[in-house]
Amino acid sequence: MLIEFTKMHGLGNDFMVIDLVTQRLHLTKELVALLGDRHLGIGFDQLLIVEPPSRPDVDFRYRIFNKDGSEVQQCGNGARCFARFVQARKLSFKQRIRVETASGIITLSTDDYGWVKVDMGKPKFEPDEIPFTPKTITKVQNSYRLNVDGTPVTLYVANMGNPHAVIKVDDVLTAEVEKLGKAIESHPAFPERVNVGFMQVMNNRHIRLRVYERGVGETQACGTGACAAVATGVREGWLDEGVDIRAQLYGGSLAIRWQEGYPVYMTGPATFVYEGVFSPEGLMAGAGLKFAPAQSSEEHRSDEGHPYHE
Ligand SMILES: N[C@@H](CCC[C@H](N)C(=O)O)C(=O)O
Repeated sequence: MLIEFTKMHGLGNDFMVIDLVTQRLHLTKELVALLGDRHLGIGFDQLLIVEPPSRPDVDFRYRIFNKDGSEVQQCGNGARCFARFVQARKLSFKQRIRVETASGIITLSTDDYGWVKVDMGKPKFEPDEIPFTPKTITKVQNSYRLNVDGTPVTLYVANMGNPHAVIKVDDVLTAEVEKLGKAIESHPAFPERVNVGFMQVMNNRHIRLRVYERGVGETQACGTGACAAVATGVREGWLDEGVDIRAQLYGGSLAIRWQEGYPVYMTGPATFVYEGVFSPEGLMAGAGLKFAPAQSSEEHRSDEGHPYHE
């Protein structure tokens, strides 16, 4: 059985997109992680799945998996690619589509130039909405002091459908994204793990942002991370309210707009890379061969002399 897929990206945050409206595929965590492997599979930051809706008032169900195989609630760059994908595959002829995600309904609108505007819903900031459950909460106004491997780190928390921690830094280029991002992503204070954004405020309408994503590591761009950072910046008074803020990521810029009490709006591009097919059985069999212990010396005679032959 061959499954068709499309490779896409949103500002370098890359995706494999699979239409499960017209195709059938049994997804397991192992298969997703194998597909996400850049050596053994196709390679992506997230796998996006298009499914028929489970309710009459939406057009599709949008499911998201991180490259480690974990299913997550939201992906902003993926949402823009999702909109362009369903139009290109002629699964929808609407310019405005409503999709259900694990964290609620979002609305996607495309324009004639390939840009997509997404109503990402309202941000949430309460610790139990993240979830953020430190043993002791040290709160200074809206920020929290968290002990990370013995070092106190000041961070903000926001839920954009998925959990985010936001750290304000003087310079994104020198921020300890790998070290701190990794430690905070799996910190016990975040029971569902967390995406960690490092935000530099350039002026009241421009931020730079790097994000260490849950289940992936640092990516070239994170849409929900940009929304969480801008919402935090507006709430703190560092950024202007109700106007487009330029969120500059490694892979390019998004326009993010937020006003207290309203949803966050994200506008940006979505890019097609290529189309292909894969065989789930073939992939799984290949992975099995790689890790299976040798059964008999007869079967594995051709391995003799190979540097890794035991
Ligand atoms: N790249 C995404 C976010 C994908 C999910 C995230 N890693 C999570 O685990 O919540 C985006 O553009 O928002």
